[in-house]
Amino acid sequence: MLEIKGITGGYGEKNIVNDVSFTVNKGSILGILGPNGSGKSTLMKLISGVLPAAGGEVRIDGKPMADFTAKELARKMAVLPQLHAHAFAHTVRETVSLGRYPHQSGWFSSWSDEDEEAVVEAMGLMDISQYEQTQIDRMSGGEQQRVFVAQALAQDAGILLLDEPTNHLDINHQKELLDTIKKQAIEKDLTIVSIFHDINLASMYCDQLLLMDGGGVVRIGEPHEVVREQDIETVYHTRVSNHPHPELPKPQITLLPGVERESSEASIRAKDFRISKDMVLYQSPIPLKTVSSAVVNAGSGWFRNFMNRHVDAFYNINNSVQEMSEYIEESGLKTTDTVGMMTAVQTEDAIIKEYEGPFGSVVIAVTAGVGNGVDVSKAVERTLRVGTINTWILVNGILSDEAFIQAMITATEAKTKALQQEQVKDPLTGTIATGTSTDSCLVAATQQGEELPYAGPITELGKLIGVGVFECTIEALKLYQLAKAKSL
Ligand SMILES: Nc1ncnc2c1ncn2[C@@H]1O[C@H](COP(=O)(O)OP(=O)(O)OP(=O)(O)O)[C@@H](O)[C@H]1O
Repeated sequence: MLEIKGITGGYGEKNIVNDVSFTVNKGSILGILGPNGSGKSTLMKLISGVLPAAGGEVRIDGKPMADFTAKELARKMAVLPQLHAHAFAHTVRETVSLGRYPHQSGWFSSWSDEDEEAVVEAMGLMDISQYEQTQIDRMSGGEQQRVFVAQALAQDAGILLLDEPTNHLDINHQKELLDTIKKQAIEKDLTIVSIFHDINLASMYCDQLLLMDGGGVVRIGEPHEVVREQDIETVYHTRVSNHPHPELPKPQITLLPGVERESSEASIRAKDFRISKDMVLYQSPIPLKTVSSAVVNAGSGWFRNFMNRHVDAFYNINNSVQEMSEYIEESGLKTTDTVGMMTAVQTEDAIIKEYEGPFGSVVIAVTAGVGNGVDVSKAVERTLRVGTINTWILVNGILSDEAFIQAMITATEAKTKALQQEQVKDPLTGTIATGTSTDSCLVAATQQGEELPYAGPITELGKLIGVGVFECTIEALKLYQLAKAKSL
């Protein structure tokens, strides 16, 4: 365990680091973040004892650092410094072997099996065994970095101090190195303190983060307590947006550029939708921010093409994503830029209408097939039967995250009301259907024009979605009933 209590110090008379305290337990990683010159490396030097502290103390396993001899300390603590120019004349194996110096009684005279094993293991962990006889000045920056991390690992110390361990590494080697370090922390109960410039990597791999500015602590805690938009913006003087990691409960940030090419003004218009017997297609001149439950590119993203494709009622839904992706490409569109849905309804019966509001306008597009209407409150009783109402809401305006979600809720309520109005029944239960079993909804916005923070029925946007989806669904249902009657 490493305890830092009120550590203060710097170079000469000038204190760079002021009153920093934290504790890192065995098996865990603390990441130090902060802008250039905030004192991260100086803090590391104070912790390792390279710089004498002007105040405060460092305790290792409960004992003051001052009570350790230099060699005892080297067995307890391994340091990966920022610069390694001193070791450039050695081979990889020699450089890694230097990590064993604290375990020697005389220089290389007492090289033991344990030393050999530690060096071989460290080279293996850093994937550099094949270069063991290579002079390290002939290696790339990233390869050299892995050699020095191997040297620190070979030292077999309980505490690892790392100054930007991922410096020079490509993304795969960043991940490999941090995976290895994390694994070592867990399996060997290591205590690790590491400086990071990459906030997202630090958030993913560290148990605790320490955010520094001007030599002091701005915030310390778990990643969700430290990686906060406002603190990061204030400390780094840059605009960022915070978002969840797709797989882990570790917040991530995205930089927001200060300069952007002015994007051309664009407006979504109902007249620009193309309807054929094969599909409803809308191609936007600009990418639209989109949230949907489509077949291809469901979830959120930015897309230019929106396809609602007609398939026959017996379409095999098992490989639908791949088949639909191929169809999109065959249609001359890029899958990466297209949201794709399907319907067994005649796409020529799609209802597409434009609704004007005080903020701008909304285009609603609906295809409704209710041969297999479902009363959702009784869905538990049924087996799978496919039916589809596809509802698109395309907004000329800037939607917040809340507005995207509220727009979906408002649209769903309006759809359900339309089914009630038209007395559409669930054929299995005989009760009023609330939708079908595979309905899809899509909300997309230009993210230009007026800011629309909400889209519930109390808002101007919500009112248009409510009336628009209700009207379009009713018209689509009427056309569906007509088509059905004709085919009988
Ligand atoms: N050897 C030194 N002598 C005097 N001042 C120094 C020395 N090293 C660093 N400083 C000063 O201490 C301050 C903090 O530097 P430090 O290297 O600790 O920052 P850092 O947060 O690690 O920065 P970076 O992200 O750029 O690596 C800086 O203003 C720097 O000029």
